[in-house]
Amino acid sequence: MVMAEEQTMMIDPKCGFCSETKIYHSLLPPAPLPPSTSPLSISDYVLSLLHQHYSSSTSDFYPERVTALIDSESGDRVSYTEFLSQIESLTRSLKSVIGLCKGDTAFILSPATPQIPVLYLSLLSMGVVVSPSNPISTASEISHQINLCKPAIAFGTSETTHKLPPVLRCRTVLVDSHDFHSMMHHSTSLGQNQMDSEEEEKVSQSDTAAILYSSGTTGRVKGVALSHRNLIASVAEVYAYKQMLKVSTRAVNYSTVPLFHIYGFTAILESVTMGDTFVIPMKRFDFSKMLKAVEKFKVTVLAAAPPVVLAMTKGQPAPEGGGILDGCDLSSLEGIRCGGSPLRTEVIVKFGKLFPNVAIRQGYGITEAACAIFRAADAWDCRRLGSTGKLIANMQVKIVDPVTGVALPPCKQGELWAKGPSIMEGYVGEGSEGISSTIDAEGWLKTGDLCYVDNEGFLYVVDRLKELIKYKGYQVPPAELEEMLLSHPDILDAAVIPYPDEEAGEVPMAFVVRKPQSSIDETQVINFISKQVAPYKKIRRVEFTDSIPKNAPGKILRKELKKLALSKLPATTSKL
Ligand SMILES: CC(C)(COP(=O)(O)OP(=O)(O)OC[C@H]1O[C@@H](n2cnc3c(N)ncnc32)[C@H](O)[C@@H]1OP(=O)(O)O)[C@@H](O)C(=O)NCCC(=O)NCCSC(=O)/C=C/c1ccc(O)cc1
Repeated sequence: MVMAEEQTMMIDPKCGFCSETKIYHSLLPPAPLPPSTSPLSISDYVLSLLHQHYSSSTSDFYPERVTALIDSESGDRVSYTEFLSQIESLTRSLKSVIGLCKGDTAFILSPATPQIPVLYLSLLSMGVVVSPSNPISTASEISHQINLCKPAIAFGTSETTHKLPPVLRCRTVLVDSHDFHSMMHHSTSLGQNQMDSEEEEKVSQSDTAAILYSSGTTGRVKGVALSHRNLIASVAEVYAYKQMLKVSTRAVNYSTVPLFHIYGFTAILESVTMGDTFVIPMKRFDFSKMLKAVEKFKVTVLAAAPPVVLAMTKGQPAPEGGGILDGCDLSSLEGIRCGGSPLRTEVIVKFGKLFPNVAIRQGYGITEAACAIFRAADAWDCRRLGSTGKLIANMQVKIVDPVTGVALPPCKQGELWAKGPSIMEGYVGEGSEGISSTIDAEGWLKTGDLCYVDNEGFLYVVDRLKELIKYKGYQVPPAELEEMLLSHPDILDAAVIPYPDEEAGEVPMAFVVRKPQSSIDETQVINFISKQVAPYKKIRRVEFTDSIPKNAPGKILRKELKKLALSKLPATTSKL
C-alpha cells in the first residue's frame, strides 16, 4: 500500500496524475468544507457565506442596497434585505399554514419566476426535499417523476398544475397566487413560535436536499438524490475558487439555463453565496429578449448551453464592434459559463473574434455530481480549444478502459469516473443493487462519457458511451422513445439514436421496422411520439429498415446504426 506522502510525490505536478494509483487529483488547493457531522442545511450554508460579505467591518456590502434578484420580464428588483425577509417569511408560513416539515418532498412545476429562488431556499432550510421538474413535460412524464420522488406537496402555477395527477392537485400551492404572495411577505405569529422552537429537528448534511431528474447512463429518467452535503460541497468549491481568483466585483448573472436542472439550480445558490445579482430568465427562452436583458441589466456573466453561444455568432454585430450585437450593447459581458453539451471549436473561434473581451468558460458537469467536475478556471484555460477545463478542487477522477476496467494514463481515452464530496447519494427508488452499476463500492461514479486528460490536466470529451441524446443541452433517453415506438400497433421493432445537428447538437432519430402490411410513414411516427413527450424529446428523423442490428443478448448495436445514419443522410437537419 502506498503511504499518503509517497503518493503525493508520485503525483505529476502538471496534470495531477498519480502513476501509482492511476488517479488524477485536483491541483487546486482543497476547498474547505464544514465538519460533516455538524447539522447544516445547504440553505443555511449559503446564507452563512453571504453573511460573511457584510459582517466584516471593511465590507461595502449593504444588503438593503445590493440587488439579489431582477425579474427579466418585469424589470422588478429585490434587494438582499427583501430577499432574506421573503425566505424567512415563506419558511414560517410553509410550516405553520401548509404544515410542511423536514423529510417531506415538494415537487415543483414552474417556469422561472422570482418566487423560485425564495421557494428553493425556504424549503431547503426546513429540510424539505426540493424536486423541480421541466414545466413543458407532458402529464405522463410528470407522473413518472412523481412516482419516483413521492411528494407530499406540489408547487406549480396556474398554467402548469393541470398536468399534475389529480391526487396531488388537492395538495398543490400556486406560486403565482395571492396566497403565496402573502406567505412570502407576511408570516404568521404562530409561525414565529414554531421557528423558535428548540425541539425542531435539525437538518443533517446527510439528509436528502434535492431530487433532480437525469437519464443516467441507460434506461428511463431517474431521480438523482443529492444530499445537503453534496450541494454544500458544490457551493464550497465555487466559493473557494472565486476567493482564489480574488473576484472582488459583484457579478450580474443571467441564467439562460433552466432553474430546474442542476446547472440553473446551483447557479442560484452560487449567486446568493457570492452576494451577486441573479437575473431571473424569461419564462420561455427568446434570443432577442435575452440580448435586450443583457444590455438593460448590465449582465456580466451568462450561464448558457452551446446553442446560445452559436446564436450569438450568427447575430449582426455593429461595424464598429464594441460588443454590439443586433443593436444591443453587450459590452458589460465578461464571461459565458458554457456547459450541458459540447461547444464546437469553430464556434469558439468565431465568438472570440466577435467578442474578444468575453471569456467562454467551458465546464463539464453532470447532475449526479451536483454540477461541475472540470472547469476552465482562468483566461489561459479558456484558450485551450476543445477542452472543458481542469479538475475542480476536492475531486478525483480516473480514465478507465471500458473493456478491461484498467485505469489509464494521460492522453489515453477511456470512461471518466469521478469521486468526491459532491457525488450523489444514489437514484431514488433504486436499491443498492441498482446503484452499483453507476457507483462502485469505492465510491467512483461512472459518467458514461468517453474522455481523456492531457499532460497538462485538461479534459477532452471525445464521445458518449452512455445511451443518451443531447438536444440543446437537454437529455433525451432513447429507451423511453423506443418503448413508445414499440407500443405502436404498426411497429415491429425500433431503435433511437443521436443524429448530429448544427443548432441543437444532436436530434433524436428513429430506425423503425414496420409490421408486415403496415404502411406507416415518417410523419405518422413523428406525430405519434410528439403527442407523448416534451418538445425537446421529439423524434426529428425517421429511417425505415428491415431489422435492428443487435448483439447476441439482444442489445441494440447503436454504433452500427449511427454509422448507417451518417452514410445515408445529408448533413443538415430540417427544423420541425
Ligand atoms: C436556451 C436553449 C439553449 C434554447 O432554447 P429554445 O430554442 O427556445 O428551446 P427550449 O429549450 O426552451 O425548448 C425546447 C423546445 O420546446 C419548445 N417549447 C419551449 N417552451 C414551450 C412551451 N411552453 N410550449 C410549447 N413548446 C415549447 C421550444 O420552442 C423548443 O422547440 P424547438 O425549437 O423545436 O427545439 C435551451 O434549450 C436551454 O437552456 N438548454 C439548456 C438545457 C440545460 O440547462 N442543460 C443542462 C443540464 S445540467 C448540465 O448538463 C450541467 C452542466 C455543467 C457544465 C459545466 C459547469 O460548470 C456546470 C454545469
